[in-house]
Amino acid sequence: MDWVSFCRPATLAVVGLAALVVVALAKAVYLAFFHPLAKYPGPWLAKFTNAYAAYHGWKGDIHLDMWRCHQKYGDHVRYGPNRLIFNTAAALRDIYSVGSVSKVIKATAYEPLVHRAPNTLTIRGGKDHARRRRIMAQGVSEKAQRGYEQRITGHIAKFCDAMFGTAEKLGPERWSEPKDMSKWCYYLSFDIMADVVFGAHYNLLEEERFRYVIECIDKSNTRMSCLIQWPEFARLKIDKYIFREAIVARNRFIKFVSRVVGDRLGKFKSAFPDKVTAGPPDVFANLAAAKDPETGEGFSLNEIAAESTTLIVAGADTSSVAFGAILFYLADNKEAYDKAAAEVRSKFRSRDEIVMGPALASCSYLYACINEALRMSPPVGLALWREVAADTLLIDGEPISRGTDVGVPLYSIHHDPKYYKNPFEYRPERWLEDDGTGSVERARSVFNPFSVGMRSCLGKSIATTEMALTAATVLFTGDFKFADGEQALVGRGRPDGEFGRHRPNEYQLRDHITGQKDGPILQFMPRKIGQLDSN
Ligand code: HEM
Repeated sequence: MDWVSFCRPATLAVVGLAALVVVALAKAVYLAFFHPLAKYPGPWLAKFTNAYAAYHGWKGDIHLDMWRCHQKYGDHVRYGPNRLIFNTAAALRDIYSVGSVSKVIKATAYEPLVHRAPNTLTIRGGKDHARRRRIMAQGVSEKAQRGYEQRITGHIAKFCDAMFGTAEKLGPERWSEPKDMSKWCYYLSFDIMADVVFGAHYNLLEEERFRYVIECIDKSNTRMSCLIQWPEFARLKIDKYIFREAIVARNRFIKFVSRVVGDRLGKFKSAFPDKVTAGPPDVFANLAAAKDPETGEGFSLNEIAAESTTLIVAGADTSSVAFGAILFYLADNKEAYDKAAAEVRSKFRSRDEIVMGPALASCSYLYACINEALRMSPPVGLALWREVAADTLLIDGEPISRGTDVGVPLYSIHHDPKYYKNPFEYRPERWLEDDGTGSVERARSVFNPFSVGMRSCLGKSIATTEMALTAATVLFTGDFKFADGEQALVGRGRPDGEFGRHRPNEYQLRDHITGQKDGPILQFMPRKIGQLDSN
């Protein structure tokens, strides 16, 4: 072949392609046999590409797939070219505990979630995260919460009115129309968060107008859950051709939130600096007043706006899944239902008495029901990726090198028989009665629906209060049950479903960063008039 014909474009293309194939093959051989993670078992495709995880992120079964992988391959699984998942209490401590704070940072997987600038949830770690967290903690502290409580109970009362109707309208001993909890629980959690964070009233519980917002969050999260598993793909910016609808939804949501922030900022500016709060206290005002105890400095107005938005996004859909799961498992487990209802009805004489305090705190069976629902169907079920930032980090006895992404999948460890006997059985007693082998302690050691350590949920206390108040108020107001016929099956696993979705007694979630859900579809009936105040 002479030089001229060698340089023809077609020949060049063939040579280029051949070179690419050789490089790709060399890389594949390296990843499969010589990479430091090559010795760990895992799905074949995951050795070579994060597309494997992205597929399950998009499909919404990544929490199940991670569980299936641990069942098949053991406690240490390679779940990407440079990613390992672990399924032990030791790994949970080694990766997430406060002691690991300088040795791990949030992985680059979180990059697609960043809008304009990182916030407390998405920032990788270090001093800036610690500073933000110290200030944020004041906005959502138990003390601050007392200022929000009345508004939380107000929304819960509205929710109960929508579910039970007023006794006069419905009459005792008549079941309401079937109601889809996947929607109603979202309306409730969104109304609570918008009010608590911004003092805003969007009233999804009573009006149609802003209900589109929750659909936007869900649609946008489906795309995000694919991108966070495959950051290399996210950086190519070609997803906009694949996820058009999700991008439109995200833009609509951002527009909505910008309006909310703008309104609150307007109120704030008219009250600032003479008065820090305008109207009843909200997180926004508390963040404006909060100072970092170490440096004495607070947030800028832009930071307050960004962080408040994070709270709505982080708090609304997670809590709505939790409400749905609590109601599903109570409706599905008559013995637990009866015990929880009897406990609540014996502690309070009227709905107005159900507030944060010793009486609610003493409802230990109710709290066990809530924990058990969060264990069975955690709102966040996948591995929360962390990047090893030390030269070597010992995780569950394995030396893992700098730059590796590691995580413990929540759903998987919550269903591991090492820690939970009959893990797919809803049994609130497991949190209260030790079987003589330290079972309660074992169960607690890996229970982490809010994650653990320095990057654990800042809203845990608010969320727990919301869940306890909602469950107690609903059980006090009346009874609920699954709707009849096919509707009773919505949200359940099906015996002919894929492996992991085959258990009818399990509330099914599609894990798109946070869980998305269908149902349960429930009917409600108020307790007899007179019973409300005397039972
Ligand atoms: C049942 C309801 C909730 C569940 C199950 C839940 C779960 C979680 C989990 C697992 C994380 C760790 C995420 C990660 O590592 O990427 C997290 C972080 C976070 N959550 Fe929640 N959450 C809930 C409710 C809330 C609420 C109501 C708020 C706001 C008031 C909130 C605010 C946050 C924030 C700001 C972070 C980031 C903390 C940090 O990185 O330092 N969450 N949550």
